Amino acid sequence: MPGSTLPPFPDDVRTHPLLIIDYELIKAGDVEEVNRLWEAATTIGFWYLKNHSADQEVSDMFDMGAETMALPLEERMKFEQGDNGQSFGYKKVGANAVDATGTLDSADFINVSKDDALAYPQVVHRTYPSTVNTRMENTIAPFVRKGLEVTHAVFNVFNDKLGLPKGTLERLHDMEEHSGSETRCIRSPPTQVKKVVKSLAILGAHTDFGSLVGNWTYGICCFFKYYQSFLHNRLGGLQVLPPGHDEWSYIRPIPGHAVCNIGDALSLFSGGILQSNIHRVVAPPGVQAEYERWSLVFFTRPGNSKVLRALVESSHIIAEAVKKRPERNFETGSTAAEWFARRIKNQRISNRTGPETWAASRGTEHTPTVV
Ligand SMILES: O=C(O)CCC(=O)C(=O)O
Ligand SMILES: [Fe+2]
Repeated sequence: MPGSTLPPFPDDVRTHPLLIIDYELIKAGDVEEVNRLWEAATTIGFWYLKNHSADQEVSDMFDMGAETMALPLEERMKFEQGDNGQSFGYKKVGANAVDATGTLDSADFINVSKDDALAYPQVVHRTYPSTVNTRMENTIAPFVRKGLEVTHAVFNVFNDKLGLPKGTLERLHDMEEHSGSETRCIRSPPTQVKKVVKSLAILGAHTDFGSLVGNWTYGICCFFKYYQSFLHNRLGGLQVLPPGHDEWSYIRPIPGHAVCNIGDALSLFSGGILQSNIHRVVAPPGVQAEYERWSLVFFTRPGNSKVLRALVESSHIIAEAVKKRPERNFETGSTAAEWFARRIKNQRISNRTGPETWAASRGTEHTPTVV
């Protein structure tokens, strides 16, 4: 369908509104905007981010993703994540369970480690397909730097609001220490193809593992297989189960806006003040489902050795919050690396023994009444 545009996001599906945060105002320390970011972070833990000036980096990353997915499956499989709890690399369609019964996922993605991208050509964690290598320095590293820049501006706000000594969150995400931070480009097939794998969910209900997540979603016309046809329309599919709700709502994609959300690590460090909300990815709504969906994510995760626990000794605000939530365990006894590996490993279908494997893959999710 050359020259055609994607159908708009429909008006007749349930959506959940999010605050739109202006990155330029956050960097400038605008008090009102900082307060709005804090409101978003402590209520649902999701917000739109505008004025992030990452359009070029985002567009290049989608090209990298499309070039990688255009490689023969056999080539991509040489770089598969494997079953040992490693996230970096390629994940094939159907490698993960999306629920306790073992339903298979229907997306594939390529994850590139922040450490590998910044150290290239030195290999820190693993090697990648040729399409990743050729774009490591001119596409992936700039996107990683942008993701880290946004993260650190947001961390400054959280650090102050949480009453933590200056630089505390920064140190937990020390650039010198290796971490699970990574970029991810996800491709989900149109609905007709998806039926083959009998799955409604593209990515099952989950919270994110790390600290902060930035997400950009594009749609691509399903009649084009390759990257030259990226259309700058967006497809829905991301859904949240807002606190206190028992039905899922779509997040309406807004052109030029990223969606940011808080992961388990920040929720734990902050004694639950920062919200790591449950979300999932399903088929785009209405006729949008007929199109291939592409999304791009940057995950910031703490340094591998950092223990995931509430920072009660460093902030009386966090100490008070923990006292008020006796039902929640903020002492995981787990390092960021262990937490991350456990979640990845127990999602892998080849490691599944029964519903207990799914249970072992869970993070800080509240139990969804609708899955
Ligand atoms: O594709 C999306 O919109 C979200 C992806 C996501 O939640 C994830 O990869 O953790
Ligand atoms: Fe996620």
